[in-house]
Amino acid sequence: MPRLAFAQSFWDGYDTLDKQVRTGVRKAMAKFQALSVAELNADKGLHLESVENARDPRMRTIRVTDFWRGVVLAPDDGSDTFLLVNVLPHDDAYTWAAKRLYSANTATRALEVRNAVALDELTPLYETAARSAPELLFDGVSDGTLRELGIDDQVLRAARSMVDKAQLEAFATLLPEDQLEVLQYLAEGFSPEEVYRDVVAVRRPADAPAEPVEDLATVIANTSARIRLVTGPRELEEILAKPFAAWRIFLHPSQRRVAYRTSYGGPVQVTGGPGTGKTVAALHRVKHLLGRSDDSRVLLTTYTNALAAGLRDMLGLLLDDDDKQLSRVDVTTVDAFANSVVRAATPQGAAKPLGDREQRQLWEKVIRRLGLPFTAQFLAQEYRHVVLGQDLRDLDAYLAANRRGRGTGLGPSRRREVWRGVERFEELLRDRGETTHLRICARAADLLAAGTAPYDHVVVDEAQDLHPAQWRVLRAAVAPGPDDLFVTGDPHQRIYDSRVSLGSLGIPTAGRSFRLRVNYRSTEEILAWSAALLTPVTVEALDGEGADTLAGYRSLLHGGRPRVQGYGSRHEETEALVERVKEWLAEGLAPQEIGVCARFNLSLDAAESKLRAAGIPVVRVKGQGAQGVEGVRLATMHAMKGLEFRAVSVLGVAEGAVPFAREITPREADPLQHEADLLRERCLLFVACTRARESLSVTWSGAPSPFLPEVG
Ligand SMILES: Nc1ncnc2c1ncn2[C@@H]1O[C@H](COP(=O)(O)OP(=O)(O)OP(=O)(O)O)[C@@H](O)[C@H]1O
Repeated sequence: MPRLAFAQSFWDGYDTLDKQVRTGVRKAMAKFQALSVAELNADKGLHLESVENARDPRMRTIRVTDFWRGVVLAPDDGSDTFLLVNVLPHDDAYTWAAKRLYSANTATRALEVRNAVALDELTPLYETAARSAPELLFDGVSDGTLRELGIDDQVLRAARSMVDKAQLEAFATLLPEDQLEVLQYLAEGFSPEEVYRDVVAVRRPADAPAEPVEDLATVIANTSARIRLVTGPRELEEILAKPFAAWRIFLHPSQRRVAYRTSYGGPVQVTGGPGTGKTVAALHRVKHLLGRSDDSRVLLTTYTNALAAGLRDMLGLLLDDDDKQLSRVDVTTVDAFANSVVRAATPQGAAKPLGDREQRQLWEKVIRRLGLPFTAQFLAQEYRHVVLGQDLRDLDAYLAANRRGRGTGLGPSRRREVWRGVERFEELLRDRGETTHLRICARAADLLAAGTAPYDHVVVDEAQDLHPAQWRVLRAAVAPGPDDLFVTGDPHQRIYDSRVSLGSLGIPTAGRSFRLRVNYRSTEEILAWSAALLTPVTVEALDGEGADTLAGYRSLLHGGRPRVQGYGSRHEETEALVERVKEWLAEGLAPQEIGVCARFNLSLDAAESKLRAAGIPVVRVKGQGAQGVEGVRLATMHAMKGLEFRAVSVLGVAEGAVPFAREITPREADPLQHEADLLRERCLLFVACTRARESLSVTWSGAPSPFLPEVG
């Protein structure tokens, strides 16, 4: 009996096929599992036939319905795996199939596909232009090196005609997948050795023979990043019946490498720009850890309750709703976990946490009562960054502390005054039966450290915004050792003012740091525009050691450029928003696939009433998610963290609002804090813009935000 496999190119369009076509696919595929090769060839209903003038002689079409055809790659070397690569309307299927050529990559040994016809047509045009170019994109890399990295004749010729990265991107959809990635890495300036390590070695099977002559079945088996082999009728039925989530099956080799490494000697750090699949990698790591033993317990944390709810759903999907495994994972936020630890230890009732605004008011009270020469903002920051950040418990510790990151010096007498304020602040909290989230964390870390660690593994998503007090909770939740912590985050998305040095918190990740570079969410156009927002600044690494960069960060998707536009008044801007949302709906987007965000809730109020007046359903996203409810999502930029939408409109990107003037410490008061505040606001805009998958619109009224690259 032949074997059956599905290529990612098939799944890309599967969810949009209508029911009748899907049923046709199911029936046709079932035949591949029931009939012999000879019977398949003879089957009248299936009508397996070759494609005239096909570049790849193995191309076949099959009948799915009267109007739809499947495109199948059939083995011609005696091997037995058939690969379904696409399902298209009749004529499109033939045109698509005729142009495609499948081949085994000589370096990675994986199956790749190219548009051979378009490459042949396009390359000579570029070659003509290249002859007069002063410099070519791959001048610095020899033919021999390119061949060692798997570049073959046709791709080499195309590569030699390219003058810049934009040209490489123009070829992107035509080139074979692994070879394209090699060229993209080289174009970003990575050395051939780095490219071999990051692109070739991670894919190439350990037991690959020296000579790359292998049958189609072997090559298909080598391509787990893009092809799914189906073993039996039940599996076939299952995968075709469920909505297909590609991230469950097709991991990028760099994701697979980090998620499924059998074991790590200690804490692991995975970084990567927005949409590079860090959350996906974290979920797969949880799956791997659960599969390694029958009784281990895992804590999976993220930043907000809404994100935790989303993670729980995704984990259910990934684990096929296996209740036994799911019962061994707690999915929550660090604050909620810390709260539960403290509550369990405080039967008389735990203190209630205060929000930022209430804390600020309390600091004002302390200043008034003690006549302290500081602002409430200064004391709140000093308390957060220095006292709680370094877990300072008494005056002596504070007097001896290194106030790294604070831009104003404080001599001993000033520090004594601050400490008086801290003591009074904590006293007031105690008297009122109140506390703060960070103080709850400090208490939870103490409690955990005094007992047996409750988890075998801790997996942390959205790690970039955690405060040292929160890291101490996580550190104490699992005993130090192999596979204790697996941490994913992006320091470019740091939107709360947290400064950490993971090593000094007992979470050393040196030698176990990995980076994801391929964005699966947004188009290259959205990515490039958003990344430019961060060009002027340097961002501190996730572990606090040195700087991080977005080098090599790229997308495989393409679309329209972001629309960036100013308006004369807020009224006009909101009117334009309504028109844009209507356009997106008319293009076929569901309301919940559209996100609208702004720096302030107040700006969203106006947008909400205008959208409602136009008859468009709207849902406000706050602490909790709103899964399953129909409506355009409205959220502040902060609440957009971790979410994604097919289309996003970022409103009110105006001077005074982004950055929000009130949130910026004056330069004279503290130059370092001033810079940190500006960076945080810049990253906030970056986070908001990188939530968009296909369409991004950025608007303002009055003067534009100084962060906007094209108009600022
Ligand atoms: N291997 C994959 N195949 C297909 N889709 C993927 C893959 N990995 C990630 N994705 C998709 O890309 C999008 C972004 O992934 P994810 O949320 O994991 O990224 P992230 O790095 O955590 O993003 P952010 O930092 O912006 O929150 C999601 O829609 C996810 O399903």
